[in-house]
Amino acid sequence: MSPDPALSVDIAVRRGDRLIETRFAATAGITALFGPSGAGKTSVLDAIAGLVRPARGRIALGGEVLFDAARGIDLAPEKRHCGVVFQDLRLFPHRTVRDNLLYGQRLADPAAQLLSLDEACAFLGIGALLDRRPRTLSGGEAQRVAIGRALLRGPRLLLLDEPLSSLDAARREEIMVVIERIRDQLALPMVLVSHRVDEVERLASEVVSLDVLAEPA
Ligand SMILES: Nc1ncnc2c1ncn2[C@@H]1O[C@H](COP(=O)(O)OP(=O)(O)OP(=O)(O)O)[C@@H](O)[C@H]1O
Repeated sequence: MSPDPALSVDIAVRRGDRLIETRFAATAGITALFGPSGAGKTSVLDAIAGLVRPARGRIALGGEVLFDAARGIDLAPEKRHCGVVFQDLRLFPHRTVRDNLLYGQRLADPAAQLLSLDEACAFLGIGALLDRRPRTLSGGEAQRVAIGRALLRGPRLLLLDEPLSSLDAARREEIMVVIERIRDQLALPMVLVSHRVDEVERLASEVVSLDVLAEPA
């Protein structure tokens, strides 16, 4: 019998008058959700994370059903073991970098921890930033802190929403290297939202294309 895919998704998500439908299975490595603005990439990511409830379908992670409309299963976000890096990062502005990171760690099941705080700081090169507040960080630094918070959550899957879109070329390269190291050294499956072909070609082993359909379903 073949092993369960890391992630299997077969859902329809209603957003306003749009119905966003997608079906894919992801194994190890990086799966890119690719498509133009408004295609529904963030909506699909939010549905996997449990932040948006699909109108129908099923989502399973490592053999565990996270959502199944027909069977009435809808696990709360904190039970899904997903680390999320939002497009706007959502770091707590009044907390230090250390406290932002510890927030992720406090949510983690100790048995599922991938990294300690010290290991995450070394892995991401953020040890010198621990006493700073998010508003004092550069875009690339803030992105690394947001990734650190998600990794300290001890996730089985990392969801990254356009992690490179607001960065200049040098910072993009830096974060791409971080993402490659998470893929290769931590062997953590990831779903990455992107609308850029060059990012997807470099990082992803599987590409799920989403398009804006002319007619609402
Ligand atoms: N809360 C909401 N209520 C109604 N419609 C929404 C809501 N959120 C998103 N939408 C609509 O759903 C569609 C998909 O949005 P979504 O943000 O998932 O797309 P996207 O592919 O991530 O776009 P972008 O690349 O611009 O972030 C869009 O038409 C958007 O206007």
